[in-house]
Amino acid sequence: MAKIQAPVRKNEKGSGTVTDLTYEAMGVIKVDDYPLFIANVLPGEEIDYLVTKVNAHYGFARVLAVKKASPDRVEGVERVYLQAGIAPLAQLSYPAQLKFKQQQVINLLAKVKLPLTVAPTIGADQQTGYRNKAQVPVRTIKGVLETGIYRQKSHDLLPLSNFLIQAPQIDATIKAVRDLLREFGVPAYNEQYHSGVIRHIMVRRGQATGQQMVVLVSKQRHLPHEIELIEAIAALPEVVSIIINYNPKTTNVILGAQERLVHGQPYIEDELLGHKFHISAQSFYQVNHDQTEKLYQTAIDAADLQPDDVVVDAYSGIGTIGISVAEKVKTVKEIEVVPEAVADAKANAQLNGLTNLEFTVGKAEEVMPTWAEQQVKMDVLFVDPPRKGLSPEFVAAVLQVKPAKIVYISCNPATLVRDLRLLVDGGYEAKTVQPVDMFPLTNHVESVVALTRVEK
Ligand SMILES: C[S@@+](CC[C@H](N)C(=O)[O-])C[C@H]1O[C@@H](n2cnc3c(N)ncnc32)[C@H](O)[C@@H]1O
Repeated sequence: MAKIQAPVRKNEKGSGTVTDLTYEAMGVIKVDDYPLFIANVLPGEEIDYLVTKVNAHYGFARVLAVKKASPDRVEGVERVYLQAGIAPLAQLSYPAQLKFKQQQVINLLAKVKLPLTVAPTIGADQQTGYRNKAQVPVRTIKGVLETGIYRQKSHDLLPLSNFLIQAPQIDATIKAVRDLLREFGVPAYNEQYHSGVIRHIMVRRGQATGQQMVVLVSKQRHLPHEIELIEAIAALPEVVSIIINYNPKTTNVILGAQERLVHGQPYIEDELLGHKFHISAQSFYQVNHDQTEKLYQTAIDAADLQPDDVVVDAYSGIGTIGISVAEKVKTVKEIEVVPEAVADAKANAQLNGLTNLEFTVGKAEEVMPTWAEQQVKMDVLFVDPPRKGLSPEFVAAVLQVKPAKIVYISCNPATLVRDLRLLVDGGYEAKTVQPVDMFPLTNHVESVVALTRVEK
């Protein structure tokens, strides 16, 4: 087979017009149909570039100069936010970000040949400071304990104290905890030698309550100067819960399985759509409070719930969707794999005075086939899976159970369109995809789709 000859060479300079922006927010310039991917440039911009890497079918280049800027360019964004993956879309105007996300969904639907309408992305009023959770690595740099972010594709820590998209109250807590760790001489973890103590600081904050939880992820069960340190962290504003999470393994997984409550309560409280929720350290909770309310409301409206409906909330986390709809329907059955999240969900149902919810701990792809066998009645199915989407076993079981309506909430449009294709081929109809911007300034796209059973 003839070897493909790239039309550019490494270290060659060139000029061109950026034609596209990839899902990962890389600009694209085509040289004789050969794509060059270039960071920090926008469609329509005329640029000078330097080729940095040449593969058989595509290459990479670095921008040398933007000769004609896009009208959508936001000037003055600090490079760290673009380069460390915190806010890769920050230099694109917000209306253009919303269009970019809508276009991602349109492009992916075209690939699976589904002619659905994609509505304009529902935007956020607050585009910075929206995240209610932070997990920051702790390392020693030049002899000083630092908190920050890994440089992209590495574990080199870049010290940082303003994370731009995290709630400023969370940034303040991380900085204060960092200073206390320095003051008490608690060593940072050293990944290379698997030595030291503090690996990560995790902070969660309930937006409606201002309650914060601090989780110190430690290689050791007990911390040096633990009593004094915890007392000092407990005195910080908003802190109602402090947990030491024990993670002794050589791993990239942040949280270990064992944890110890060392101050206050084992959860924080927040409110969504008029309901209260307790959230513990290990449970999933949506990171953008205000957009979550819009996301859930979109999903609930799409479900057109009736008082006699039996509703299933699959991938239910701490029960937020099921609890938000329980008063409108007969029964809600929740399925969730993380036991701590199910414990939160049960407590949350009680907290809201609800008695018509049932809880199953397990994998949705194992629970749903048993329900299909038992011919469990199901009118409306909400699914809100992680990025990998639904498994083929889960989809096959759903097609046996045949709920009249499925509302799919997705954080990954690539797996969403794959699953929609299967559900449409299996007898469902969908008309519209509604993207909701849960993660402003980033390239992540969240969507809601309602499917109605058309074949008996
Ligand atoms: C995107 S979150 C959604 C949670 C919840 N619906 C919400 O809005 O907060 C996905 C949830 O699915 C759970 N999960 C992951 N894999 C699962 C599986 N195979 N079966 C059931 N739940 C699973 C995760 O623990 C997480 O709580």
